[in-house]
Amino acid sequence: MHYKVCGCDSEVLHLDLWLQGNPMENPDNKTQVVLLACGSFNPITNMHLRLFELAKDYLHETGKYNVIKGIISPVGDAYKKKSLISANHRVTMAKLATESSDWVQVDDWESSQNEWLETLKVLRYHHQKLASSNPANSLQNAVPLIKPGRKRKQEANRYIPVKKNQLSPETKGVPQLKLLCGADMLESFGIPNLWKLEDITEIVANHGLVCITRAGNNAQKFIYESDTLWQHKNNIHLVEEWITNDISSTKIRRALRRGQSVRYLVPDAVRAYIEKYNLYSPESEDRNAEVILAPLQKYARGCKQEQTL
Ligand SMILES: Nc1ncnc2c1ncn2[C@@H]1O[C@H](COP(=O)(O)OP(=O)(O)OP(=O)(O)O)[C@@H](O)[C@H]1O
Ligand SMILES: NC(=O)c1ccc[n+]([C@@H]2O[C@H](COP(=O)(O)O)[C@@H](O)[C@H]2O)c1
Ligand SMILES: [Zn+2]
Repeated sequence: MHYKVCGCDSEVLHLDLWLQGNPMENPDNKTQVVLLACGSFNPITNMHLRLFELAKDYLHETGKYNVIKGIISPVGDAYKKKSLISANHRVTMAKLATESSDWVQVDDWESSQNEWLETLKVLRYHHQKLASSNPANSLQNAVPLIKPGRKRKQEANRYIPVKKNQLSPETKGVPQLKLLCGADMLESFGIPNLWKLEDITEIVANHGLVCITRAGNNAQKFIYESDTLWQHKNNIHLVEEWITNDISSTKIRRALRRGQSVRYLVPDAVRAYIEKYNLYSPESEDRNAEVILAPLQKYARGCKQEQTL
């Protein structure tokens, strides 16, 4: 969306208009959505790319949403997951994989942090970035904003509280940022000491979730059994994958270790990159074998009482 000031002499910006998004670029006044997928991407597979296409089709078919962008955010090395190869390689592979997409991009902010970051913090960061690039909120080069009828000046670059529900009037012009995941990630919410209940609540209450079904998982039942998820079920979009395809990074790494072909399971450029640097081997599979996953380390340390999701 580009910043534009209306042509009237009084240099008054019609804020109401902007808060609804630019009608030139959002003619149906649908809710604009950005999808964020967090994960190891060790390595990125065709199925990771499919998640975005499936989610976009689903949201468009509701008639309410316009998906404008997808972001892949590979986790940093400090996550310490077993077999996790360096973020540099994982990010490069994800970039190669998305070269042919005109709407999905890779962001390396998360992976370039020294410490592991909660997914909520990654969502907050990207939400803040979207808010500050929104014309209604980033006004360095603009005339003062005066809302017609109210005559209240808006501050330049005002801070948009990320904690607030994205649907509140204050953030209405900013696209909604939804977390995109597979059903296994949703079900991981129930693993003790992995997620904080307040983080889960904020994710589903303020951002929203688009979850793709996955063999071996029952997302619907999981939502039913959780009071928190049930309460926010309107903000959780469950997408049924009918053309089932259980590609996983684990299976890709296994095939590679055994010298088997992964052609047509990962993009060709990713396959070539893996071969060039011989990225996956029995040794790489043993990386972090003795190390505890960062969130488990962080939350178990506090010996928190078990929480009910
Ligand atoms: N086949 C699939 N169906 C649905 N979701 C998937 C699929 N593969 C990956 N995802 C989702 O993609 C995101 C990133 O996942 P991740 O990087 O862990 O890939 P993975 O294939 O599950 O890897 P691994 O086998 O190493 O766990 C997660 O939300 C995960 O649920
Ligand atoms: N408490 C949390 O925010 C939390 C806990 C566990 C995993 N995660 C994230 O979920 C993703 C899981 O990826 P994997 O399925 O590859 O392990 C990663 O991006 C990781 O950072 C977040
Ligand atoms: Zn996984």
